[in-house]
Amino acid sequence: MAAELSPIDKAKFAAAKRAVDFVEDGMKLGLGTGSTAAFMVRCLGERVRSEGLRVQGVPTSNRTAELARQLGIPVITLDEAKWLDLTIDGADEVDPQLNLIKGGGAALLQEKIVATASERMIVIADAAKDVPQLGAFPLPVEVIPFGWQTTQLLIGQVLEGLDVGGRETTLRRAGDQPLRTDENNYILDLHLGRIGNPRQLALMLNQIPGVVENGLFIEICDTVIFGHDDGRVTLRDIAGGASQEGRVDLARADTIFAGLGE
Ligand SMILES: O=C[C@H](O)[C@H](O)[C@H](O)COP(=O)(O)O
Repeated sequence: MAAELSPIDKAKFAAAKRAVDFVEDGMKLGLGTGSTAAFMVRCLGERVRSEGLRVQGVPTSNRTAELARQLGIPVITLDEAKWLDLTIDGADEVDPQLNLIKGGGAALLQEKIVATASERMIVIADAAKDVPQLGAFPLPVEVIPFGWQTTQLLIGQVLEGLDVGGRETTLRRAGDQPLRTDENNYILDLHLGRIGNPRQLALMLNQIPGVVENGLFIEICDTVIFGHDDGRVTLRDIAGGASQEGRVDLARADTIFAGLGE
């Protein structure tokens, strides 16, 4: 018997379930990383099993690749796919222009490459991630381990001249060691509080030698689906003006999790 989902997981499930409705037979898909994206991969796996949906997925992390394989979703590399129809991924914050902070799960590098190679990016998130301005969530920056402390100083210098709320940067750790990304790099988290000009910051960070990529996704997301814990979903599209409302049957969550034997 499946355990009841927590309110936040119901919100994540609702967004994920709605997003998977956009998947069509034959699509090449970017599969995001994180707890919300994991719900999406499970919902996709259910469609593959129950409808015989034929898709190929490019995972954005080792853990998403493992989950997709377990669920019977065919996995290919981005080099094999080259271009994707749709990427569905989570985010840590979404602003009114659908700019994002990503990388809370340290997967921002592959996520940005995959999303950029996609015709469309749909972001799925619980409604608490809908923010008027980016920056309360610490901005992840992936850096090369060689000389990382010098890179950190250079990031500090760049931040001096910018419109941000704070300037502290910290090395992300896993226990007593620096956390390693799937590419074996480090993550510096920038505690900015408020980012006045996300585009300028994203460009300037990527000018610094040692910075591989930053977690600001500017004009990459096309559609965002916010989920609520009562099953309501709100869709916001970069092209369309007004948001659309809908509802997801939360009872389906039990079917999916029972089907997985969880
Ligand atoms: O590196 C991780 C990703 O950018 C995630 O998509 C992001 O951190 C959101 O994760 P979650 O859905 O677990 O909140």
